[in-house]
Amino acid sequence: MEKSSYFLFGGTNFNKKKFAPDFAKFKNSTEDDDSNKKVNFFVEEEEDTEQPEAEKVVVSSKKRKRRSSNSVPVEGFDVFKSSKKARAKGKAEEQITKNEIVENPKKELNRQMERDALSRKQYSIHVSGNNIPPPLKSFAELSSRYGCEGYILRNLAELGFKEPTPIQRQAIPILLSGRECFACAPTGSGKTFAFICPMLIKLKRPSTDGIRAVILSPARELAAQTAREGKKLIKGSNFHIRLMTKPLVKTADFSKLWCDVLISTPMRLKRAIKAKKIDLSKVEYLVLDESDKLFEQSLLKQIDCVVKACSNPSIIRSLFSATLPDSVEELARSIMHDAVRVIIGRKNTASETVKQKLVFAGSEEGKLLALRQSFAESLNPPVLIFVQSKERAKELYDELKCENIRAGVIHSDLPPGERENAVDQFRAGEKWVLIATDVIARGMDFKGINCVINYDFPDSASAYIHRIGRSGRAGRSGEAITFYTEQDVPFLRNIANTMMSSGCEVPSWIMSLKKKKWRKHRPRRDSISTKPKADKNDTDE
Ligand SMILES: Nc1ncnc2c1ncn2[C@@H]1O[C@H](COP(=O)(O)OP(=O)(O)OP(=O)(O)O)[C@@H](O)[C@H]1O
Repeated sequence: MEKSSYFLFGGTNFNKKKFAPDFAKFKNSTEDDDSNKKVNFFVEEEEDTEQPEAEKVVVSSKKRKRRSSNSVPVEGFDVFKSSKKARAKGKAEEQITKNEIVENPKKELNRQMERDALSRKQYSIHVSGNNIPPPLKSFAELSSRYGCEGYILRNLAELGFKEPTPIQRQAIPILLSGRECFACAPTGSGKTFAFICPMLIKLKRPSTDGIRAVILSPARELAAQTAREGKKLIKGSNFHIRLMTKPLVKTADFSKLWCDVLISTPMRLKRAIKAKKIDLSKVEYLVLDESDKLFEQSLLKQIDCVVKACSNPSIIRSLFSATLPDSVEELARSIMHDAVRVIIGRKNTASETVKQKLVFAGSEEGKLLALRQSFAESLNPPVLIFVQSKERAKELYDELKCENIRAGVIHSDLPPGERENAVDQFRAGEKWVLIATDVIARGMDFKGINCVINYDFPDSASAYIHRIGRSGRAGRSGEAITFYTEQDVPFLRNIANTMMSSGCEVPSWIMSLKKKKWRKHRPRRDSISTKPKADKNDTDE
């Protein structure tokens, strides 16, 4: 594999060679699925599968369009939506404009606006706000237009990033021009670098003057991952990016600690603020990653505390997520100044690179049976399984831990070290299957995940989008299977809508179900455990 693509897609890498004897057991039907396949920057359109006549399906208009046209390879992420033809056309138009003598500045301004609009259309970028800077044409523009230091461009190149993703094209110039922004872009489309890159460029040089940027993430694992990604970008500079850990909250003297960028969960940062251990008054940049989650009722107080502590009047705040409910937009508008709104593609839709399927499992017994059967037929690791609670995660783990599928588990009852271990072992390919609660449903970048299984139906449409978005990242294809029982049927339609808008087929009977307003759908479910009660109690703790 080329060095560049190794760096880019070297996340979860299932080592078939190392685990050959075990894997042989599952080999038959996985052979064709190239789980180790290199990521292709030239993503082919999804192959159409023949539809059984008996099963009438509703096909979204987007999919119909795709079906009627010949499959054309699309360069870059699927979300780029940029064909070579469109790029060539753009270049030709640019040339014509350059050749014209600019006599009238107003005319030139109009032309520039037209060019920006074209470029936005090409990448499905939708913006609202005043005086929005043009999208980036390339990473090289970071240095020609914004005086970006060489180390950032070198690091981007080393990561194998050839061109900015659509969210990076638009969010980076907005933040570099000193504007606040709230952005919604699909899962796995590069939002992390869209906020870290401009932050580092604007901070210019490292300083011992205190914390100048804060990134908030709703979960520890995500905060750790963001810190790791950030560190890749500061290689060769003297910047210090720190992750707020428990020991740091307890013992560190932040006035003596060199820290340019601090990455934390809201809870840990609030603790440090309340203990008067940290001064955030010089913070110039505040990023709320997974902002809709951070604005949930349970986290609001902590967020409020952090936002207040970041008291610098010229602070630039930005919000990023793959889902942006209207209520969060409203909240964002009320706290931000002259913010620009950026949406890539359509708001609140699932990644189009994930093939989604709904499976009726009947009962809890049926789910376990279906899972075992699908593993026996073809296990194409890495596989991520989501359940609705930590109790159910433990139960499912107890059922699967002795089987030859190398299962791991992660939930909020585990101590931090064990949570970290679970993620690391899964990334390293030592665990093939990871059973998880929603603690890792957002933001986690396990690049090679072939399949996400919603063992328990997700509690909301946004949970569905984030869960299945752990697969099909950075232009890769993936699969998502959602089990449902009678209890979940009233909520099927909501998921079906999300499936349709990302180009998946849905049986017509589901589309004719009534839409139901859902808050949190977490029904009481029968136990997963097949063991007698006495045994179960022994193993649960
Ligand atoms: N310009 C780029 N070119 C190619 N790959 C990129 C580029 N920018 C980021 N990536 C890669 O894309 C993957 C997904 O990026 P990232 O984790 O930032 O997605 P995200 O949009 O934040 O997803 P989520 O909504 O799930 O949090 C990462 O592996 C990252 O390294």
